[in-house]
Amino acid sequence: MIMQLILKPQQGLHGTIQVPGDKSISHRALIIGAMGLGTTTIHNFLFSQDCLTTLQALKNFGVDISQNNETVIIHGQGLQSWHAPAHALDMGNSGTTTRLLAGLLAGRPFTTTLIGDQSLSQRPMQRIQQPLQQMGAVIHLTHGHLPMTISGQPLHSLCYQMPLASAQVKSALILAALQASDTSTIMEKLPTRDHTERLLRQFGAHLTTSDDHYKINIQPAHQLQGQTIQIPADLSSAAFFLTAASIITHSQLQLTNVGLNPTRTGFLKVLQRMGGQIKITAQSQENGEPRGNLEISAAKLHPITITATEIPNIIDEIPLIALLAATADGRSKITGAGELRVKETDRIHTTVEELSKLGIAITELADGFIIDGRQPWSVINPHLDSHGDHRIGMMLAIAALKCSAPLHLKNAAVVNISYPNFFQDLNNLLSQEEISS
Ligand SMILES: O=C(O)C1=C[C@@H](OP(=O)(O)O)[C@@H](O)[C@H](O)C1
Ligand SMILES: C=C(OP(=O)(O)O)C(=O)O
Repeated sequence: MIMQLILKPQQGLHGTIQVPGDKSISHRALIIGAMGLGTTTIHNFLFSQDCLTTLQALKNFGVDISQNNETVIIHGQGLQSWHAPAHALDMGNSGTTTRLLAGLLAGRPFTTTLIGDQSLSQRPMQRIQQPLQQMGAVIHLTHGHLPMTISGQPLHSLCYQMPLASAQVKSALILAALQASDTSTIMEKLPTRDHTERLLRQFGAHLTTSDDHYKINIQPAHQLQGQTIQIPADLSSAAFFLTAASIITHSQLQLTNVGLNPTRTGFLKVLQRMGGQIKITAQSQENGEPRGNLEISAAKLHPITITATEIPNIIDEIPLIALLAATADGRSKITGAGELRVKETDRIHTTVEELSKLGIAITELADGFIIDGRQPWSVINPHLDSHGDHRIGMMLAIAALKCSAPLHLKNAAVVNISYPNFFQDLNNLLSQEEISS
């Protein structure tokens, strides 16, 4: 699908929007609900391709799941009821599904093979294989990648210092540790998103996190119990419109019920440091997850320096931060972001390649980029490409709002991975006049 992009809205973006449910929490609510006993009701579930991959995988283990509009209902019969799937399971494009399920399957008494699409089949899997093997798991990879075969085993406890900052690896190990013979300890390199821990506590698991958030103790679980979960809107999806409103003059937006878990709000802090005009209102907490409304308007932005310690909290928003920096009145530098090279695409390379087409002064570093926002943009190549990466595709659609030459986006349908209605929602925030032109 090649899409013609919207150019230079004269009036900016206006209105109120609730973006879809959080992707990370949707995956976890499904998996943890499927481990539990009794009914789990998930409201505001994200019906995107990645989350549906998790849902379908769970059905293949025999978990009874039904849907009703935006609600998912799991009729949980406990982890003991899971059986071997009849065939290899397709993880599609979803790293979260693959790694979290691998951790869980490491302790189940059957064998499962996981396969994935071309992008997922190039992403590193030793990062879960190695610590899970320390627990007694038997996991075969194909040159470090998918296909992966997991032969479930009785697991012993783990004491593990993580060599990299990854919520997916941490969550895989927590899901394995729940099945281990004794208490496990995981030490993080830097604190990462903690939705797994928060949800598991709600389902009755015994986990403790140290005050500095670096160390987690996990007791083997007695039976988890079904719960009702209200998923907040995804801050990583909201970030596209927060960026658009910041860089397009005259914009003023309200985003409601956005997840504000402190392990995810780094993007808001970065935007504020750059001079972004953002206000948080109506803050509340449900299912242990903070949430609130965000009011944002156009702003004059300043350059920023970001280093390794801040990266885990902004990992999925970094292509958008590059775009913000491309409108700032100076030179920005982002380093310590090497993990971006092993996402759906090499997001350092694809960000640099695509933003360069707009005449943006962006230079690739081994672990980040340098961007000079003072250089005026001028379209060099109007054929933009998502490279099959949802976040790159949506970031480019926002970048196009700053351009005056006609632009096209190749493989725009990839937004289905995390935000199927992205283009409709964007259109709704623009004036009628602009959509028809
Ligand atoms: O745990 C999660 O839900 C996620 C963790 C991050 O990946 P890593 O754990 O690989 O950093 C993030 O990039 C991904 O979009 C979602
Ligand atoms: C990296 C992402 O997801 P996953 O790792 O689950 O494919 C993402 O959504 O940006």
